Amino acid sequence: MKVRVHATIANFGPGFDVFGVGIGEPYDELSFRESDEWSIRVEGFPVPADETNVAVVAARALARLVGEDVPLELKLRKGIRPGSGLGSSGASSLAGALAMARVLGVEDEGLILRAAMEGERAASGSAHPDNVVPAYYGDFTIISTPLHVDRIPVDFRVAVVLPEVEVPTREARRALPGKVPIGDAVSNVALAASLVKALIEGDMERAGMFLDDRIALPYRLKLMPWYGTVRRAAMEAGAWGFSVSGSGPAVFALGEDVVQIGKAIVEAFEGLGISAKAYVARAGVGVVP
Ligand SMILES: Nc1ncnc2c1ncn2[C@@H]1O[C@H](COP(=O)(O)OP(=O)(O)O)[C@@H](O)[C@H]1O
Ligand SMILES: N[C@@H](CCOP(=O)(O)O)C(=O)O
Repeated sequence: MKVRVHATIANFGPGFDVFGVGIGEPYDELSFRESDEWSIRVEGFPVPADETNVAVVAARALARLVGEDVPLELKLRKGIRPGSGLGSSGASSLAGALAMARVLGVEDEGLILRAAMEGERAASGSAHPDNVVPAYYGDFTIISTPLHVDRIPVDFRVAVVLPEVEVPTREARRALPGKVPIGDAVSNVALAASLVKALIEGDMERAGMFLDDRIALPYRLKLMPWYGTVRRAAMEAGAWGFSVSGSGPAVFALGEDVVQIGKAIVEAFEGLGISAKAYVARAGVGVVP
């Protein structure tokens, strides 16, 4: 048996730890079957092939949550580069939780998502939900605590560019302050509210106007000194809006001609001596059909 879990754009501008959306590529695939003992093989991008792999962590977490202990033999095709900002650890975590759910016949979505978030905790030190939840539903998701999910179905194309540099989520979270100025918090509330309205109306050009963020991104820019240059290139190529995906370094842009915008972003990275790969991804893709 096999599950496929796609990448995600978490935060989506102003929604730190709250907004996310599933995108059609890249993706991880996890093959699984019951066994006498735990094992995992990894193909593709290198991640640990032992019990610290977040697919194993999340699968075990689900078994624990339902009071079972069934060892699995796992084979992970790792298509989402770790440390990418595209929900790499979230995708594998959800895949592990889903694998165990299929084996044990667990259908409770809340339990599956909670187990997947344990994988995120192991990877980044924080059980943030804004990768695993949109990876599951695909939709643009709005998550409040304790786990409550609002979903906005979306179907748009987005330019996603992944540069050949790494920003570990753990490090990007350490860069955040304990408190933010009230004016910045107010700006983010306004941006987030207007973004949600534009998405509900399906007005992506307008959504592009609300991708700024005042509470997380400014503190992370020291890890992404190329941000301003690359953003300028995207906007000059006609982007309606631009931001960092998750904790970076992947970036994304909305616009009419996302192929051209993706090329312009790649060229801007290359101009700085950083190679980069563009994806034209479909937003709104998840595990749930
Ligand atoms: N299956 C896995 N997929 C991705 N990362 C994993 C996996 N298993 C363990 N890890 C570890 O988690 C960390 C990557 O997490 P993170 O920086 O959050 O990446 P991303 O932001 O792309 O999700 C790395 O230390 C990596 O070795
Ligand atoms: N809200 C989190 C999202 C991290 O996403 P990732 O794709 O970088 O793992 C954060 O910004 O820390």
